[in-house]
Amino acid sequence: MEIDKAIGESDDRRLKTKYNNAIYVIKRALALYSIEEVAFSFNGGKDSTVLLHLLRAGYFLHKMEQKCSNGGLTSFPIRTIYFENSSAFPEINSFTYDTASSYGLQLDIISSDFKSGLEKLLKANPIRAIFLGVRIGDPTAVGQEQFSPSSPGWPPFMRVNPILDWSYRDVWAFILTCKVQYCSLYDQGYTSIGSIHDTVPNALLSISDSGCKEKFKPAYLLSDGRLERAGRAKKFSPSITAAGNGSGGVESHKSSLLVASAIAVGEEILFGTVEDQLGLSLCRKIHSIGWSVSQTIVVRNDKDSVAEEVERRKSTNDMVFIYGGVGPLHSDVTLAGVAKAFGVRLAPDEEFEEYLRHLISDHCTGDRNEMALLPEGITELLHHEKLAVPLVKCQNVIIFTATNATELDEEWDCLIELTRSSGLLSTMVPYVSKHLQTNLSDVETAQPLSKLCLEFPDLNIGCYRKSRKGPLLISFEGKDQTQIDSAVESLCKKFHPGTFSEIH
Ligand SMILES: Cc1cc2nc3c(=O)[nH]c(=O)nc-3n(C[C@H](O)[C@H](O)[C@H](O)COP(=O)(O)O)c2cc1C
Ligand SMILES: Nc1ncnc2c1ncn2[C@@H]1O[C@H](COP(=O)(O)OP(=O)(O)OP(=O)(O)O)[C@@H](O)[C@H]1O
Ligand SMILES: [Mg+2]
Repeated sequence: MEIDKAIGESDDRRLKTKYNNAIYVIKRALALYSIEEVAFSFNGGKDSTVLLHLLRAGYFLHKMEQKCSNGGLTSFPIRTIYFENSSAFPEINSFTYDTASSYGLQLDIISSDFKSGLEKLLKANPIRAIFLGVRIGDPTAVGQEQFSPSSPGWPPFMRVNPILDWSYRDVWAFILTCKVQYCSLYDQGYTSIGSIHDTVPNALLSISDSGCKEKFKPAYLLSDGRLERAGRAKKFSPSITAAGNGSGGVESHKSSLLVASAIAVGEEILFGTVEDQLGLSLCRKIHSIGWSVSQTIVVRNDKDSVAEEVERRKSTNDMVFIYGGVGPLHSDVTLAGVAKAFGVRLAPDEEFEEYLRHLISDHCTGDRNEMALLPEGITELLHHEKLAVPLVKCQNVIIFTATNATELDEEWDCLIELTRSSGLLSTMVPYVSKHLQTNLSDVETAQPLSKLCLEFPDLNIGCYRKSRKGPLLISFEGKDQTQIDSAVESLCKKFHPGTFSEIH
């Protein structure tokens, strides 16, 4: 079998391991289910192309072990299903049909949606397990294992994901090593293919050409596999709403006011041993891009406390920033807390591991670098050349590793730079403010100020004192200078001239 031979002859040890693991999963599935009880979900994409060849190899090896092979694979009897869709790329359709005929696949073309198509299929056939080319990092992989029962509400079958732990790089290493054919779109800069309505070539592969038509490098040249979905423009838009919690964003979008909260993880702050300078600095930074800060929270170095806060904040804020508790120490529970908040586990991330290896060489604990464990399926690494380690983003939660305000400055600047083009942290209309002071008492100002708040509901009108005996400070904050000026004027008119003075 050429595939098994090509991998055997390759000196890519990592690919060999991935291959062997995938073949093991396929062989176990073929031992558990009869050939009539399994199906292969094939759609001509790169992942399912890899899976096709793995299945052929796995089926062949399974037969060999049963000692009933004649030495060559003449047929591939696993039922293959393709959900045809009018918005699929014609190149995908033709590649699927051509591949099916080249490899003698028994192709079932299903024209309805996934769920009802599967319902019908399972009614008419004894299928109990379906092979899928789902990989960690795919939005649909969250919470899945190599063997995962279908979700509640779906017809009952086992989802078998032999390449779940394969990276983008592994997929291309396999395709190129085994020299198998793949859909032509991947040579035109497409790195992940959805429908014609939501997929464009990946801009990271664009070749700037002063001439006319934009050109793209082939998919296998994308160096950062995490960005394979950068071309899934609409559906996987990196806008804040998509980055959010999946519940369609928060109310604040309507008034184009974006809201963030900051969570500090650190018992030392709660003990009063250390002052939380990062919180102050972060609030200023968030404010400086026109966002509003809804809460700053300090929690103990305890996984459940972190998870509880993250879970609460991620659904009511556009973005949650978290700092402290990141590293290899027993108290470094932030990533575990974030993973728990999203209901996923921590899993080794080879790319992150690579960065850490550069940083700490081989001084990791145990046989795996535990610092390289990241929330599975929801993590995106944000690289910047100025940062030794990329920033970690889990949907709408960003984790800073900074331990002081200077480090935070650097991470923040990189984050803003990195997200400028995606609109992830889009700069909103900036806040403007005016500050007044007065020697009036709180009692004298209370009622007029309450009325003023009703008159100007879009403004934040805040009062505070630096000392009980000192002046009362009143701040007017908002996004419209004329409103602020009117509010100040309206307040001043209620008292004798000279009662308030502006502080700059
Ligand atoms: C064979 C097959 C089985 C699926 N099983 C499930 C399932 O059990 N639960 C689920 O939520 N989605 C299931 N899906 C849907 C996928 O998770 C996902 O929504 C689908 O691949 C759409 O991806 P797209 O939006 O990128 O096209 C299944 C899809 C296929 C093709
Ligand atoms: N229309 C479809 N028909 C059959 N199977 C499908 C279809 N869409 C998705 N699948 C299954 O879901 C898997 C994951 O889909 P996904 O789009 O992530 O991968 P892919 O299409 O193989 O590669 P790419 O990420 O490059 O688009 C596929 O490998 C395939 O098993
Ligand atoms: Mg696809």
